[in-house]
Amino acid sequence: MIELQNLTKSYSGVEKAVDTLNLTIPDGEIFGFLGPNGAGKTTTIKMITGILKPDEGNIKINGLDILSESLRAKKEFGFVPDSPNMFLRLKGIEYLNFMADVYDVPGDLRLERINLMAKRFEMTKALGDKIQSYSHGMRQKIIVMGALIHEPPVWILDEPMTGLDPRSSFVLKEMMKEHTQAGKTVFFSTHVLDVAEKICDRVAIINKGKILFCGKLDEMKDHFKSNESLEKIFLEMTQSE
Ligand SMILES: Nc1ncnc2c1ncn2[C@@H]1O[C@H](COP(=O)(O)OP(=O)(O)OP(=O)(O)O)[C@@H](O)[C@H]1O
Repeated sequence: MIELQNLTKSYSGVEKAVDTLNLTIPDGEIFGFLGPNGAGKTTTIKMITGILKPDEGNIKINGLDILSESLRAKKEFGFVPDSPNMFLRLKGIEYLNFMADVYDVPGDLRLERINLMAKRFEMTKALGDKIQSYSHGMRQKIIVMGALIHEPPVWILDEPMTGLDPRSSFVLKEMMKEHTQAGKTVFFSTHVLDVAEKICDRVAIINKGKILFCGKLDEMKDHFKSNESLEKIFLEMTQSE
């Protein structure tokens, strides 16, 4: 479960990148965080994961405050950032072992998890190669595997589908569904509205730091008295010029 209360952040002190944001994402839910470029999605995600400190507001992950109980709170989630270009000099397997060390995953368990995820993502052969030799999609997959190596109850994914081929994207979506069916939480940002429409239990649309809508897709259609696709409603809501 993720709880965000009155979350506010500005970079320059003038315009608010995130403005008094309130959201609760309960267990068992795939939650899509949608918004145009510069809406405030990554800023929100950086605050949830403890990378950025909010100017105001509170963040709890499974009841643990990200600022005052940060170590315990950080063990509760796995995070996939918006760019997978990290740890390029490590081999895939070295990166996964590093992440498993960080999260104290015992040897036999890590091996089992690495083998399973590598098989699902068709990464087994690539694990012995350096990450800098990987394609964008392969880098994305190794970062996802590293983020999930400790089987965190809460997944926080910033644009996770970017660069993934259709099969890998399908696998990740299946993994997200399995995770929430087991009563856990998935929070992800995306520009891919078709994906959001297909797999999210609820979505929030953010623009200029403020939530414009939060709810189920059916509720959105009722709210806007529209039978249009999510794409059409999204474009109308976020049109600014
Ligand atoms: N490091 C920074 N310094 C100053 N301003 C920033 C910084 N990072 C983001 N911003 C500003 O904060 C606002 C929100 O940006 P943010 O990256 O959170 O948006 P986003 O919804 O993730 O966008 P995108 O979909 O393009 O990734 C934008 O106006 C952006 O220019």
